[in-house]
Amino acid sequence: MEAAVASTGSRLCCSPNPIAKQQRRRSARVGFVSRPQPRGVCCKRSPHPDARGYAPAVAKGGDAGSAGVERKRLAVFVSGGGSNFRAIHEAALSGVVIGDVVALVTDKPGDRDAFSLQLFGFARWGFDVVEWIDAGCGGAEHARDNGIPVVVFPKSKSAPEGISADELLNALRELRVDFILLAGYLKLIPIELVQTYPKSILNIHPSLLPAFGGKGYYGLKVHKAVIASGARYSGPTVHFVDEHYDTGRTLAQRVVPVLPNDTPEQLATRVLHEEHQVYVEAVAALCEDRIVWREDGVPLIKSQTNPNEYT
Ligand SMILES: Nc1nc2c(c(=O)[nH]1)N[C@@H](CN(C=O)c1ccc(C(=O)N[C@@H](CCC(=O)O)C(=O)O)cc1)CN2
Ligand SMILES: NCC(=O)N[C@@H]1O[C@H](COP(=O)([O-])[O-])[C@@H](O)[C@H]1O
Repeated sequence: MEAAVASTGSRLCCSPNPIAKQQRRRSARVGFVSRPQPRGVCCKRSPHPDARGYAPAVAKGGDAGSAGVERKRLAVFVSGGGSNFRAIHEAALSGVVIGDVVALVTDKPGDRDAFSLQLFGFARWGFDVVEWIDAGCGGAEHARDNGIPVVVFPKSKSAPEGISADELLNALRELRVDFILLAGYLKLIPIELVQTYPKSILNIHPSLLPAFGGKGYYGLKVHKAVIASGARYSGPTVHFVDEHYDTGRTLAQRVVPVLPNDTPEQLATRVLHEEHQVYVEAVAALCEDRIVWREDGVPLIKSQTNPNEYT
C-alpha cells in the first residue's frame, strides 16, 4: 500500500513485507517438535495455571487488540538485566503494545555455578519438565517467572545447551513469531535471521546512532566513549536490524543532556529511562502496522491520533 505524504511529497509504503510473512507462514508447517521441549528451550513450570506451553496468558484485548488489529507475536533477545524486555512485556500485558511476548532468547541463560537443578520426582511421576532455579541473566529470570519459554542461542562453551541458527529459525517459526526485538542482546544476529525477518527486527542502542555504534560499542563502553568525546547530548536509538552491528535504518530517537560531571553510570541511567519509553512506543507502532517507509528508505512512525502526522 502506498500513500503520499504531503509535507515531503515522498511516496510511502507499509511494512512488514507481507510476502515474507506469507513465506514464513507456509514454512510454519515445517515440523518442529514442541514436546518434549526443543533442545535449548527450558521452561519453568508456569505459575499461571492457564498458561499453555508457550503462549503466555493473552493480555487484555483478547485475541485481537481493542483496535481490531491482530495481536503480533514477539520474541525478545536479551543478554543482561532485561529492563527493556520487562518494559515491553508489561506494555504487552497492559494493552499498550498489541502483542504478546512468546519467547525470550538469550546467550546467557544463567551462571551455571548459580544453577541449582531441581528434579521434582521425575523418576517417580514421569514428569519431563526440568526446573532450573538460577540467578541467570535478569531477562531469563523474568521470562521463567512469567511462563515465557527461554530459548538459548547461540551454543557456546558457557551455554552448551544453546541451539543453532537453523534450530532457532525453526523455533521462531513454530512459535509463529512476527517480530524480533533485541534488548541488550550482545551477539551478532546471523544473516539467515535478518533475511527471514525483513523489516521485522528492531534493536535499541544507547547512543544517537550512527555515533558510538558498531562492534565493541555496548553497555557502559558506549557511555564512556560519549563522555570522553565531549558530546553534550546523547540518547537511545531504535533501529531496524541488518546484517551488521548498528547500521540498520533508524526508526526513533530520544535526546538527553550529557552533564559536565557525568559518570558513565549516571549517563547510562538517564539514557535507559528514555529507552524504556521510546522502545515501547516503537514496538507499539510496529504491532499496529503504523510504520511507513519513505521513498528514500527511511522508516517513519505514523501518529496514533493524527494519520497525517509522522515522526
Ligand atoms: N545483525 C545484527 N546483530 C545485532 C545488532 C545489529 O544491529 N545487527 N545489534 C546488536 C546490539 N548492539 C548494539 O546495539 C551490539 C551488541 C554487541 C556488540 C559487540 O561488540 N559485541 C561483542 C561481544 C560482546 C559479548 O559477547 O559480551 C563482539 O561482537 O565482539 C556491538 C553492538 C545485537 N546484534
Ligand atoms: N549495543 C547494545 C547495547 O549496548 N544495548 C544496551 O544494553 C542495555 C541493556 O539494558 P537492559 O538489559 O536493562 O534492557 C541497554 O542500555 C541497551 O541500550
